Amino acid sequence: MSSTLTGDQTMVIDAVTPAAPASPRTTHGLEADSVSAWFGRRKVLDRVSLDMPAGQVTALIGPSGCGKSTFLRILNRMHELVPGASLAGEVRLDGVDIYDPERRLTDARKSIGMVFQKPNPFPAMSIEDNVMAGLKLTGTRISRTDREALVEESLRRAGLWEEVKDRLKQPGSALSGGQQQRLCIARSLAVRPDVLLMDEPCSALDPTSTRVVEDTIQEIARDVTIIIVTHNMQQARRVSDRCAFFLAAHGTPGVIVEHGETRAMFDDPIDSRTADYVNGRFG
Ligand SMILES: Nc1ncnc2c1ncn2[C@@H]1O[C@H](COP(=O)(O)OP(=O)(O)OP(=O)(O)O)[C@@H](O)[C@H]1O
Repeated sequence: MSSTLTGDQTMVIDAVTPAAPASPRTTHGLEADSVSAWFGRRKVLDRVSLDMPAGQVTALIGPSGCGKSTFLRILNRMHELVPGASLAGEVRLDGVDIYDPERRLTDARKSIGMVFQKPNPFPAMSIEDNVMAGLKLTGTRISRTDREALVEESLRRAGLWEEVKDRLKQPGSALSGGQQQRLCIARSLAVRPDVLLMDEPCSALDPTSTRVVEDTIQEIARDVTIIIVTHNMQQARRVSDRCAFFLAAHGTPGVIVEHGETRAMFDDPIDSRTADYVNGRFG
């Protein structure tokens, strides 16, 4: 990484090139290989393998408690932050194991962003500062001009720019729930991740905001790999290219029963349990 001094004497570290247009770019897929997870002695996932192809939306579906969120947190090394939690297996980003001891935790976090169930902008921070907050945490400093360009680019990609461009200095809390969630998406995108993990990103939103966020997901999926946990089967059908159906039978760890293209999973599933779940017969 190199650094330069710009005209206004701001230290610029070339980790991002914010002035570049938000055009589709090469992105990376994720592969989970035989991933198991434990909380203490309790095993909650058993040898889960899944390809999550670049530039596609993969939906993780299944009843409550089958390990979807645990699996998602393993994909960006958040699971290891839970006291007593452990895991086995490999997660590869563009073929490289994100758990390789040679790799820094912060590299995985920069490449693999996360959006949570409840929109969590910093309420007292301005809209533009919220967009920049994730990048700031990575220790990246950029010039004022580049900052303005990156704020605009990220808000545009999150589908929020037109709604907030005249009030960037207002606090994040001044936005509606759906706008706050898109602000959180913009905050993640400002770090230029390869992958965006979304844990039920619309479950706290009304139907109209949900559809707007779904449109945003489909837009950004052109150049970011997306993994989304959802309980909403209509949503899985609308936004995802591929689905993985998780299930944990009584007292046993979660496994993937079936995965594949979304249309096939819904219209012609192989396993009768998948058919029952996607048709709302249980869960
Ligand atoms: N921090 C934790 N400590 C101990 N057990 C946990 C912890 N988090 C989750 N679990 C357990 O791990 C299992 C998998 O939970 P997880 O949240 O991954 O399931 P899920 O499919 O995402 O559920 P939901 O759809 O309800 O969010 C559950 O039995 C849950 O109780």
